Amino acid sequence: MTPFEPCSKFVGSERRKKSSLQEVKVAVVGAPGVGKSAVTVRFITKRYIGEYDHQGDMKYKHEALVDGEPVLFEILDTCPKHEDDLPSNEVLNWADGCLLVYAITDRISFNYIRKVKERICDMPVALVGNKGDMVHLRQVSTDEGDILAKDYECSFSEIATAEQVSQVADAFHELSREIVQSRKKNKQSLLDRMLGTGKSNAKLYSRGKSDSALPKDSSK
Ligand SMILES: Nc1nc2c(ncn2[C@@H]2O[C@H](COP(=O)(O)OP(=O)(O)OP(=O)(O)O)[C@@H](O)[C@H]2O)c(=O)[nH]1
Repeated sequence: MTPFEPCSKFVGSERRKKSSLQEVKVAVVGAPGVGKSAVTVRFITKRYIGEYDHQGDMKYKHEALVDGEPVLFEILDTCPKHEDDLPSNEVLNWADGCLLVYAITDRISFNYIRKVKERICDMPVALVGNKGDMVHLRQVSTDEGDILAKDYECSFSEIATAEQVSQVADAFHELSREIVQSRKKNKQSLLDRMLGTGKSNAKLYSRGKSDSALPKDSSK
């Protein structure tokens, strides 16, 4: 297998129950040239590929342990043709979450993230400022990244894919945690709605009881 092939690496027992495996679909999104492919390949292979030539979106599978639990990442490395080329609905509908990548050396790529985020309100995201090794060419401050992440209520890190391995993995891992968490929340609220055990239903229920179903107080 070369680093350029979609790959699947399995850890742990092959006899492991399939149901124990969390699957997360991650779209790596950002303006042209911010290092989306470098980030993706770094996470999957731990290697840094300086020049990565591809003409379209690339999909990969990669299994990793997150907090000791196996997670199967399906990763879509998107390939916008220019700065106005935002991810399609097809990509956004496919993804469970987006890794939003900009380069700290490129103000336009930071603005690109804002435009993307306008289109994805409810989806878990993680914000990453890449090319952290190029501080002498910095155009976006760490504070600006921090503020944007607070606004999006998401994780944020500045990374240098060219030099780091674990920080890149951390960003994917954090996003997977958010996805699993939001999946659990959605499942719970669906269950609540079906069973009538949600907060609003509980209120309705107790009001109903006091009106009619509760036994009358015989002492009155
Ligand atoms: N200095 C530095 N260069 C980086 C880093 N990450 C990526 N690059 C360089 O940035 C350029 C673009 O990287 P790619 O991974 O092709 O970027 P991309 O976002 O996938 O680009 P498109 O597919 O064209 O949208 C390459 O020359 C990389 O070597 C980094 O952390 N530091």
